[in-house]
Order: sequence, then C-alpha cells, then structure tokens
Amino acid sequence: MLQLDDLRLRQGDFRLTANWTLAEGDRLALIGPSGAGKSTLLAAIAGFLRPDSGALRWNGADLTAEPPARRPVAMLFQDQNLFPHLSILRNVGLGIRPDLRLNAAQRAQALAALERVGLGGMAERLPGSLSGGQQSRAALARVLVQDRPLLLLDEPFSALGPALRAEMLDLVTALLDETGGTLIMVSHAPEDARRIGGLLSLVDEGHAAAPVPGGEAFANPSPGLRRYLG
Ligand SMILES: Nc1ncnc2c1ncn2[C@@H]1O[C@H](COP(=O)(O)OP(=O)(O)OP(=O)(O)O)[C@@H](O)[C@H]1O
Repeated sequence: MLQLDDLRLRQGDFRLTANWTLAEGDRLALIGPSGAGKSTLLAAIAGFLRPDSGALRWNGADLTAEPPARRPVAMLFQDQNLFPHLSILRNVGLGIRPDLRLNAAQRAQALAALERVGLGGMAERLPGSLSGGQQSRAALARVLVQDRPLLLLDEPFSALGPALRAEMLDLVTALLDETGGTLIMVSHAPEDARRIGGLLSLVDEGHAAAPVPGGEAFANPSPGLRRYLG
C-alpha cells in the first residue's frame, strides 16, 4: 500500500497537498489542468522532490528520506529517455545494470522483456531506427526489467496518436495484470483514464484529491472535474 500521509509539497511559490492511500495493484490516473501539480506529485513519490512536511510510506516503510534508487518505483517519462547511441537491448540492459556488464542471465532477461513488448528480433537496432510506438515499447521493456512494484508514468505516450496510445495503455495494463504492479499515470486525456479502467484523482487548486473509481467520477463528476472536462 502507498500512503501519502498529509503530504505538503512546494516548488517555488507553488504548493500542493495530498492525503490518501493507494492499495497494491490499483491503477490511478492523475488528471487536472496544466500546472496543477501532477508532475510535482509524481516527482515526490519517485523521490526527486523532498516534501516540506508529511510522509510517504510503502507497505508501512517510511520512504520520505529514501533516494530515488532505493524506492520501489520505476518511472517512465514523456521523452522515454532512450540513449540514441545504444542498441535497444543495451538501453533495456541499463534497467538491470547501469554499467551494462550483463551476465548471460541478465542479457536473457533483457531479451525476454523485449520479446514481451513485441520487439523480439529488434534487439540490436538503435532507437532512431524504430517508430515512435516501438520506442515506447523499448522504454516499457526497460521499466519491466527493473521489476519494481510501483510504476509511475508521466504522460509517456502523449507523442503517439490516439490508436497507438490506446494500444500502449492496453500493453501496460496487461503487464500489470501479470506482475500485480501498481500504476500511477499522469495524463491530460480523460480517455486514457477510462482506458486503464481504475481510479481517478483530480489535481487542482493546490490539492490532489483522494482517488475515486473512474467510472463513478465520470458518471457523476464533481464540480472541479466538470470544470476540467469542460
Ligand atoms: N523547478 C521548479 N521551480 C519552481 N516552480 C516549479 C518548478 N517546477 C514546477 N514548478 C511549478 O509548479 C507548478 C506545478 O507544475 P507541474 O509540472 O507539477 O504541473 P502539471 O500539473 O504536471 O502540469 P502539466 O500538465 O502542464 O505538465 C507549476 O506552477 C510550475 O510552474
């Protein structure tokens, strides 16, 4: 379980509060206006931003002072962070060992992850020779080999068209079904939240609301959500 315990965050003059929990295996979409603090909240969960006050816990363990690498978190950013001069196998291998000294089992693990995301046979290709969707798949394979229980996605597929984005979200949810992982995803698109079929938190007016089932939230939107949806 992820606990955001009276969390208070600050970036310059901007402030955000959150006070809720997420059960293991939950899928949460964070939606809200531009600049409302969605990425700020993800950064705090990932450990890139230290809260002003409050605590972050994972299954009871206090993460608040833990550095990013020691958190149970894998994160996928909008720009995918693939290194252009490394094959996609080596890009995925970075998720296992940053010095890339992979033994045979680790190399096999990276190849299996590529296979799982539909890139079997493309291991030696450079990212620049792949389509946008294939690059997203490679980035997802790197997240997969990190084997962390909490996956954070910060608009990772926003450069893709709607059909490809839906395909990637379906792949993510299929992978989570297999691993039992927990997902927090930032998105501007309400249809993305519907696609992952989980919980929804509206981030607005300095506050990240407690997650509610997305279906209910869309069927009976709060005034804030109605404003956001337009
Ligand atoms: N490093 C920083 N220093 C000062 N202020 C910052 C910094 N990073 C973000 N902010 C401010 O924090 C607020 C929240 O930004 P954040 O990126 O979390 O919003 P967001 O909801 O993710 O926006 P978007 O949907 O546009 O990506 C904004 O007002 C932004 O200007």
